[in-house]
Amino acid sequence: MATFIENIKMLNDHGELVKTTITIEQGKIAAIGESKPENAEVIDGKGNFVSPGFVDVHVHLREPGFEHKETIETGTRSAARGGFTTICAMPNTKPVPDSVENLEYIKGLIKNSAVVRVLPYGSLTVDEAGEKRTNIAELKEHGAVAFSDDGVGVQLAATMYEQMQDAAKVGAIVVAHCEDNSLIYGGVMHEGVRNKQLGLPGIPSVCESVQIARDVLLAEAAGARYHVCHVSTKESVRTVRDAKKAGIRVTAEVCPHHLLLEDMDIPSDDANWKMNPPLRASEDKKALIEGLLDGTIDCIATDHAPHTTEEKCCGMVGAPFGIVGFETAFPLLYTKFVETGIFTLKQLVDWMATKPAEIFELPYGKIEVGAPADLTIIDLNKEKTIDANEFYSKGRNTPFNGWKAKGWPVMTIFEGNVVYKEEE
Ligand SMILES: NC(=O)N[C@@H](CC(=O)O)C(=O)O
Ligand SMILES: [Zn+2]
Repeated sequence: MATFIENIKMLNDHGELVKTTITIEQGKIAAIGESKPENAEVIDGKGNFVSPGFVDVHVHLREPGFEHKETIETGTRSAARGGFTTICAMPNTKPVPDSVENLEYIKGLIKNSAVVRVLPYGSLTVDEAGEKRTNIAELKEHGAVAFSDDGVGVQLAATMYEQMQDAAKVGAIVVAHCEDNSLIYGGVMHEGVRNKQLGLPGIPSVCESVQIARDVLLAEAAGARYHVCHVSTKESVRTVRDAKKAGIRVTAEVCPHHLLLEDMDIPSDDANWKMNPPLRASEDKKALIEGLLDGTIDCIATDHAPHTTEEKCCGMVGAPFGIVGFETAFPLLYTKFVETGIFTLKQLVDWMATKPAEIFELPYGKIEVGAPADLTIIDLNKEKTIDANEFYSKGRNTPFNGWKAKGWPVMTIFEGNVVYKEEE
């Protein structure tokens, strides 16, 4: 049976909101702007905005191995509540998807409990230990969406270079968490002014930028497609910009928290403000926004990284890095940047749906006839206060608790099925 969404607004090519309808048949978009087929089930869009379901290329679902933090079920329900219909799961699980056997095992878990599309990464090295290289060709053949050791930087240039060469041979994308271990200095937040005020050890910006600089040169030498995770510093933005100018095949993502917050916002030694990379200085935040606007940074990814309340209870030293992101990303960015005219709605949707799909060569992130019916209906006027206790994620670790934001997803449709509906 067909589903017919009526009374809905969609962005046209000029970025204007226009009234339309969407007809869904067999999980796919069958028609746009046509009248209701007989017998169709009707969804009343209530005049709201319909976006392509968001695509997040950097998420941590924790299962297998860390189910006390999150499971594939809770993580994907959280993603659906945030409007995400395709998410790429990072490989820092136990076991790590470093072999066909482990990858197949994880694919089985996803099949059993995911409510949105989960595309697993393969790791670059065995156990993400940075030593023995994984078999990229084989893992790609078995469905690894891309390759990363996210959570840690690949320390040895030769390891990265050789994996990039192998990736280039089969058209795989190498995705890097850039962090030089010799430059972390035991830091828990950005090395700048605020860490000194709080008496906490700092991570200098160069810890990230120096590895991006290495990697873009390796990618050039290897002829590889290279994507930088969670860019956080102004030097990183400049390095990516220069690399693009030089014709190197590099893309980059930025996280909502790095666009919204800076180190001086950290109120106290509170681990809900601890993530990797850390919140940087005001100039860095500005450079990230400029980087998005001038196309240096290609897309937005949440880096959804749930941890337990116990792990995050007692100050930054000793707590794990990471904050949750799915359920607050769109409203926070919409409120801060679209309502104020810094971004257009079309830009935000491009960065959260269309561009990530494009750069990861995925056939999603667009509303068009024949595409999977992955749709997010958003009430752009609805204002709500963020309450971490309402999250579908197991994680409560957010610095945004208590923030007011506008533009909440009210329904998420994945392959034609409603996977999230706002509770009345
Ligand atoms: N971003 C984080 O602070 N933490 C991530 C790892 C990562 O994305 O580097 C995690 O897995 O917890
Ligand atoms: Zn990372």
